[in-house]
Amino acid sequence: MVKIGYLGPRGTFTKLAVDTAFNGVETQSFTTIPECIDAVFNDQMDAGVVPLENAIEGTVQLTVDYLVHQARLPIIAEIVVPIQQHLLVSPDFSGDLSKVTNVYSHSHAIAQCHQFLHLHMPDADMGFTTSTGRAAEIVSNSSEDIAAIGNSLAANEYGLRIHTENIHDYPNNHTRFLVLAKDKNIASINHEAETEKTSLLITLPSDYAGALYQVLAAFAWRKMNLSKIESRPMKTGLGNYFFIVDVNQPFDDVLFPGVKAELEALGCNVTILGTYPVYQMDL
Ligand SMILES: O=C(O)C(=O)C[C@]1(C(=O)O)C=C[C@@H](O)C=C1
Repeated sequence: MVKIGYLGPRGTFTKLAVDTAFNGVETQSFTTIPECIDAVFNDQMDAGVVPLENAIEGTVQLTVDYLVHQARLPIIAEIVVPIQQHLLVSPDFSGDLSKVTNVYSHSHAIAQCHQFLHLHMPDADMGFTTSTGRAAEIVSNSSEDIAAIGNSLAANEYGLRIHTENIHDYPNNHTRFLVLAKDKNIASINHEAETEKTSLLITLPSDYAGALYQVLAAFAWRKMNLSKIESRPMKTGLGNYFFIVDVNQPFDDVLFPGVKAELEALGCNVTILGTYPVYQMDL
């Protein structure tokens, strides 16, 4: 059976994404994003699922950085999942929110609920955990007046009560998850793909006027539609960046080799991180 690693433990959004996307696979949880990616890199797992970007809080930088700097694995699919953040408490908790001394969650989940926390729990201390599932686990093991931010799966898995539903600050909340695997055909997703994308990693030769403009022009005159461009530090010194560019079309034998050759002629380095289907899930 195909083995899929995910950011765990039980009750994370990543597990929800895995359960929605795959049937008949063996799953294994990993405590951190790097551990999950390493498990695929070292062939312990056939594929790994990790969060990449949230509609409210943006990119999960640990995922991008680890993938680029530590363990280059092909992206074989993207899964987009609706995200509903709830405030979870122990079933014994009574009283109002002002009694809660600490709120635990993944930094991305806390960031999606800043306004709620600011308005309703200004005095509570925040505890950052490796995932929302881990936060729910901490609350389930404690007799203190503490809370977690997480989903309804976590409430079920850890026997918690949903104190307040939908505490994320903006509606239409979604997270993009990446499926990483060495073999593109390792696991099939039982849904219709919405679209196909290609992600490129581009480094510029040096800082000169119009460098990024020239890079973007190579896509523009070929009428290739970009859905995202993100810059991250190269970690080699201030001012050195790489770019991740998502193109809204699958890899082909004409346009992409053309872009690559044009960018390389400018002195850029171009790596294809993956060309993959995008699946939009309803929970
Ligand atoms: O902690 C989880 O439940 C995760 O799956 C991680 C994660 C993230 O890193 O963005 C995934 C989705 C939500 O946006 C919040 C947290």
